[in-house]
Amino acid sequence: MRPAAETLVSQLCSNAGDQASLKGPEWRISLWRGEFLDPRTETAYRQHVSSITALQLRWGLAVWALLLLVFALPDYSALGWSTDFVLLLVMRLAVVGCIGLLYLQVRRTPMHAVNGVLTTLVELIGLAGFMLVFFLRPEIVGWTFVVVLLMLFTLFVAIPNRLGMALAVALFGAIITLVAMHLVRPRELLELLALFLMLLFPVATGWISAWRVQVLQRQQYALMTLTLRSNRQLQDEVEQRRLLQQQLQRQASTDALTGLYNRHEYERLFAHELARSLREQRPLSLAILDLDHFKRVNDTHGHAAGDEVLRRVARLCRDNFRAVDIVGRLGGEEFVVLLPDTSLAQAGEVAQRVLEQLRVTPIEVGEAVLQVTATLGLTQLQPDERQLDSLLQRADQALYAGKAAGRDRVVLVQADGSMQMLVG
Ligand SMILES: Nc1nc2c(ncn2[C@@H]2O[C@H](COP(=O)(O)OP(=O)(O)OP(=O)(O)O)[C@@H](O)[C@H]2O)c(=O)[nH]1
Repeated sequence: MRPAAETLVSQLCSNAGDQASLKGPEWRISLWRGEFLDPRTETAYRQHVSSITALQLRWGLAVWALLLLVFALPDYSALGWSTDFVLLLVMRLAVVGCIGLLYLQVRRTPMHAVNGVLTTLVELIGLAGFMLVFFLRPEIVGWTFVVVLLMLFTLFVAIPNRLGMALAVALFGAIITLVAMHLVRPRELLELLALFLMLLFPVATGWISAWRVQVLQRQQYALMTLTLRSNRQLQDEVEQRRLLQQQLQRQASTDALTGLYNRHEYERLFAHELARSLREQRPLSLAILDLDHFKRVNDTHGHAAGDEVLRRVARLCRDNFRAVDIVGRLGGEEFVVLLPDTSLAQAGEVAQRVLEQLRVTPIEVGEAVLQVTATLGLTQLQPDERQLDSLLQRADQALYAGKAAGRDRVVLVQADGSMQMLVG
């Protein structure tokens, strides 16, 4: 079955999966019409090819109309200005008129070209009208017969049409040609049979040629559609993988509860900033923020409420430290912040601003509205320091001093251990 089409498709298919899917019910093709058996697939295909088919049909119609008009000249030279000539001319003009109307319809609605009904109608009118030539110019019956043979073949090839309809029109043309020739001059049965076989020849070759083209075009369409579908699937998969990878990266680098950097990630970022600060001899400060009496929140409102407070404070830190500052969760209710290009005094101002923001931001947890405060210990990198551990230790000492002194404050600690308390 359709070996040429299948060979082409198997050449085009790069893997067995494609070939298998092309054999699905969606893509099955009628053996004699050369169209998809599935009406939805056929409609989609016709829509896909409607504009190019309409263009081809318009060209075909234009050539047909031109030939009809041009052949009026030999009519005139043979018949002169006679009733027979006028009759033939009227027939030619009527058919040209029908062709013109079809041309306009197809230009307005390209789907008429693939639908084929109007085309078939005009072809029937054209063929029937052409039979007049047999009666009015019996002296060239042989030539007229040859022209009919060409027309029958052309029905399939030159004018894109639906195969079933083209076959019906061609058979109709073959039969009325026989009838007309018999009426012009009665013929023996054998002669009629021979003429009929001759008429069937262009019908059969035209049908086979058009069928092969139709099947090939549809197979290619099926292949293209499958390729587009698998491309889309592939794109979706790539997008899903990208999102998954992003999610995994986020999970690997952030703290699940607060969304702040986890220890592994902030240590990596801190190391990078430390190296940059030493290389460029820029100031670098570090802060530890610890919520005050957080245990009470848990004890009074429950652990879930405590979690919510941690999330809100984390967001507040993200919003109120600068974009260049690196905020991480040190553990429990403690956060650590690295402030690049920032002296201790500047870091103190930023920290105070954050504390102030915390004071004026009530945190709603269920029915309760909580007022949370925090204590911050801050220190600055010294020119001879190569590790952040000593900074963390100093900031921690400052933090504990702040807690001991009454909490809700910023404590700055110098390298020599001297401290300065900033109370809001
Ligand atoms: N809800 C919640 N609580 C946590 C989490 N991590 C630590 N905690 C709690 O945080 C509380 C910390 O308590 P403490 O170390 O005594 O500190 P504090 O109550 O804030 O008191 P000060 O720091 O001295 O002001 C403990 O009750 C921990 O259980 C967490 O992820 N979620």
